[in-house]
Amino acid sequence: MTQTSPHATGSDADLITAPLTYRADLLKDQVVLVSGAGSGIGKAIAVQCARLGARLAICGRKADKLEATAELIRGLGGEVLVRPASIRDADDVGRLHAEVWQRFGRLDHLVNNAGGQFPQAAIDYSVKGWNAVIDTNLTGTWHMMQAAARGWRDHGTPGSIINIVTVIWRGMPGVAHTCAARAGVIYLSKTVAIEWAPLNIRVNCVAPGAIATEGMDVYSDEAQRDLPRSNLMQRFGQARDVADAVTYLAGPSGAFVTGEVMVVDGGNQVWGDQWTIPRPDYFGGQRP
Ligand SMILES: CCCCCCC/C=C/C(=O)SCCNC(=O)CCNC(=O)[C@H](O)C(C)(C)COP(=O)(O)OP(=O)(O)OC[C@H]1O[C@@H](n2cnc3c(N)ncnc32)[C@H](O)[C@@H]1OP(=O)(O)O
Ligand SMILES: NC(=O)C1=CN([C@@H]2O[C@H](COP(=O)(O)OP(=O)(O)OC[C@H]3O[C@@H](n4cnc5c(N)ncnc54)[C@H](OP(=O)(O)O)[C@@H]3O)[C@@H](O)[C@H]2O)C=CC1
Repeated sequence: MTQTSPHATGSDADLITAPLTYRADLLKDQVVLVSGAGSGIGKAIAVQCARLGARLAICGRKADKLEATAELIRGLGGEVLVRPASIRDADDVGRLHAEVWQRFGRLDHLVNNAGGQFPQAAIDYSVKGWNAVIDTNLTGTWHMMQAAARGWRDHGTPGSIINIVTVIWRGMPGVAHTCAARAGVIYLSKTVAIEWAPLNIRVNCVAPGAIATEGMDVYSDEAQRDLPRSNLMQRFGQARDVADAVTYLAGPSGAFVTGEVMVVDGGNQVWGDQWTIPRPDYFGGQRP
């Protein structure tokens, strides 16, 4: 967490001590792999799973961020495998999953949280910029999904995949690349939920709206001012709201849920502006 970010999601102390929505042994002894667990939503998911009794494997590109999350988990008496890796590297993702099985002998849930994008008018995207977003959010997520499914198939054990996407249904001007990638993930998830049902693998998505994390720092001051007004609650959601949705899908409550997208957006699906770049005069210009 960048301690200076106005959007850093709670303090580390909050992550550890905030009251739990679920009973404390809900995920006891289960193994959860969380990507992008060094910050924001992924960190909140990993710490919450550890508080619920799970053993964690965490990945992300930057080792120092992962170590900070791991310290929190160890401080809770939890067990954690820290493995720096880019989800864009299919071979490294394969090695990561092999290490998880070697260390724990099982994997129960994969949470594909790693991702991101930058705000820019689509007409101005460079090839490299487009590829960076698609390779991370769509292809990287797929590498992780396929490696997890192969592990469960080869070991003959059940599993669940939870992909973090976003609220794409009305489009989101300024981040068309991520809308394309997340739409891909959602329909990939629905399709393999069918193909992998015989393997006893559930596949679901969680779609957050505007959530207060340091990831928000890539947006302009105006966008950061307006995004929390883009929903019926008129505020940012918290990373723990997303962690609770993930836990619902991972726990017994999710046993009969697959091929689904759980939206956690304060009602942005039905109302609110979604501009992440200045709104053109055509649409009334920048909001005051
Ligand atoms: C309305 C309710 C819903 C609101 C939701 C709001 C939308 C969602 C918000 C979030 O998800 S916030 C949390 C996620 N975190 C981030 O987005 C963090 C920042 N993003 C990233 O780190 C991206 O993952 C990344 C940019 C894809 C990183 O990939 P990579 O490390 O490969 O990127 P770079 O090497 O930095 O850049 C590659 C390439 O991309 C172009 N580019 C990057 N940043 C910009 C930018 N700000 N503007 C224009 N273009 C950019 C550029 O071509 C880069 O290449 P170079 O020019 O640097 O050679
Ligand atoms: N905050 C919000 O409002 C919303 C967020 N989301 C999504 O939720 C997820 C978490 O976002 P949030 O916590 O807010 O933002 P953060 O930027 O804090 O988290 C993104 C994480 O992904 C990791 N990551 C990025 N690229 C890679 C990669 N190639 N391989 C492995 N890890 C990677 C980053 O770690 P590192 O740099 O160390 O690799 C970082 O920890 C993202 O997918 C985001 O797009 C969706 C909707 C709204």
